[in-house]
Amino acid sequence: MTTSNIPPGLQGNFTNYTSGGSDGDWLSYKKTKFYTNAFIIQNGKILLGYKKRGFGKHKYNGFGGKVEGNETPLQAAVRELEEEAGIQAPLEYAGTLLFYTQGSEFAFHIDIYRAEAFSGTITETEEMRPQWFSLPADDNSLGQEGATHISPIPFADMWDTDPYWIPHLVSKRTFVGRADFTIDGEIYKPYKWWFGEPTGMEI
Ligand SMILES: CNc1ncnc2c1ncn2[C@@H]1O[C@H](COP(=O)(O)OP(=O)(O)OP(=O)(O)O)[C@@H](O)[C@H]1O
Repeated sequence: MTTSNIPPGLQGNFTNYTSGGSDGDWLSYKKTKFYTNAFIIQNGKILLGYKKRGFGKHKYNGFGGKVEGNETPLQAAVRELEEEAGIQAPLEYAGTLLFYTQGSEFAFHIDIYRAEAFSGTITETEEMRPQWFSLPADDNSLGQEGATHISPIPFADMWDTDPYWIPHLVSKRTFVGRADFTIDGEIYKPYKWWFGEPTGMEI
C-alpha cells in the first residue's frame, strides 16, 4: 500500500493512511504560519493541558504556540512547554499537521513533538491547566502504575481530528496530516481530513 489522494501541502509516499469527510475539494489558503504542539508520554500516561484562554479555549491539547522570530520549531516547542506547563523536556519530532479553517487568513503548520521524560514541576499557568490521562491498554506496555485510576484521553473535549493522529503519536510512528474545518458561529466542524505515515525522508 502506498498513497492515494494526498492533500495539497503534503508530498511523498505514505502508509497506514486514513481519510474522511467531504468528497469536495480541499479548501485553498494563501499562507501558512508555524506552530508547535508538545506531549509528555510516560508510564502509560499522556500529559495534556486544558486551554483556559485564546485559540482552542476549553479544549484539551498538547502544549504549544507560535514559532517566533528566528526560532526553530524545536526551540519554540521547548519554550512553549516551559511557558505553559513549567517543565523542560528532551522533545523529539513526532509529526506535522496542516490545519485550515474556511475563511481564515492562514493555515496552521503544526510540528508535533513528544518526550518520555521531563524535569521541573508541572505547573498550572494562566493559559493551561495540565492533567495526566491514561493511554489505551494496548499502548500501556510501559506499565500500568499510576495509569489505572486516571481518566482516558478526553477526545470529546479535544479537536475532532485528534483521534486520527494521537494513536500515531503514542505509538511513535512519524505521521503527517491535513485537516480542513468549516466554522459556524464558534463551532468548528471537520470538513475533510487525511493522515498517514511517510515511508521515506520526504517530509
Ligand atoms: C485541528 N486543529 C488543531 N488540532 C490540534 N492542535 C491545534 C489545532 N489548531 C491549533 N492547534 C494548537 O493550538 C495551539 C494554539 O496556540 P496559541 O495559544 O494560539 O499560540 P500562542 O501561545 O503562541 O498564542 P498567544 O501567545 O496567546 O498569541 C498550538 O499549540 C497549536 O499547535
